[in-house]
Amino acid sequence: MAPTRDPRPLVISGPSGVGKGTLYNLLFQRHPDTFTLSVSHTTRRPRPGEQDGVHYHFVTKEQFLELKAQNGFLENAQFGDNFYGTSKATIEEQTAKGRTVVLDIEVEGVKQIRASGFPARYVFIAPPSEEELERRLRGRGTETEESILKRLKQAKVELEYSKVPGIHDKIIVNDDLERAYKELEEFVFAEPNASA
Ligand SMILES: Nc1ncnc2c1ncn2[C@@H]1O[C@H](COP(=O)(O)OP(=O)(O)OP(=O)(O)O)[C@@H](O)[C@H]1O
Repeated sequence: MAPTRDPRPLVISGPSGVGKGTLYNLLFQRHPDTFTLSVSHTTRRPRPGEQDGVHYHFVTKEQFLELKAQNGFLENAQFGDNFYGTSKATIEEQTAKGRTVVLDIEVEGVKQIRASGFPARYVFIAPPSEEELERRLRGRGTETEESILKRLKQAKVELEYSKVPGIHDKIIVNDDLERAYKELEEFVFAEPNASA
């Protein structure tokens, strides 16, 4: 008998470079047609190759602010001149298609979703140490020195916040990838209410 899957979206957070993407992409690969990454709204312009409704819902600033005024966002933020947000309707539509929606968001977004009372499960991915986090960020080769320092500073804030009781349902230390993956998989597929 197929196990009952918890219908609540999975909110994954943790410092940049800790391996969130690596872990949930493994989940997607190993369990096809089971998960879907949440599609955010943004007011920034599409980059070449980005499709509306696939990578983002591209909207005007006016449309974004209207949805925000209607309390339509689970969480939203401004980076530079651009607005970003996760709409409640998007999550509900994606969930209705039978997939578990995965949200990859940062700490401010986690706080907002918690405050909204929207049913969700919260997983925090922690590094084995701050030194190892720095090694991974540098090893990925995607960031400038300035960006690495900014991310490491933000990581300290996120790691502090992860210690606040009652925020996360599960904290997984991403030391050995396969070991951490198994822990994530077990948590994700646990029977609803099994841990309640
Ligand atoms: N358990 C692990 N052991 C060693 N290296 C790892 C492990 N998990 C991930 N990595 C490596 O760490 C780097 C950062 O991983 P990833 O890009 O998945 O991080 P992220 O948390 O999604 O970052 P961001 O929030 O910036 O997108 C990658 O080069 C990845 O291959």
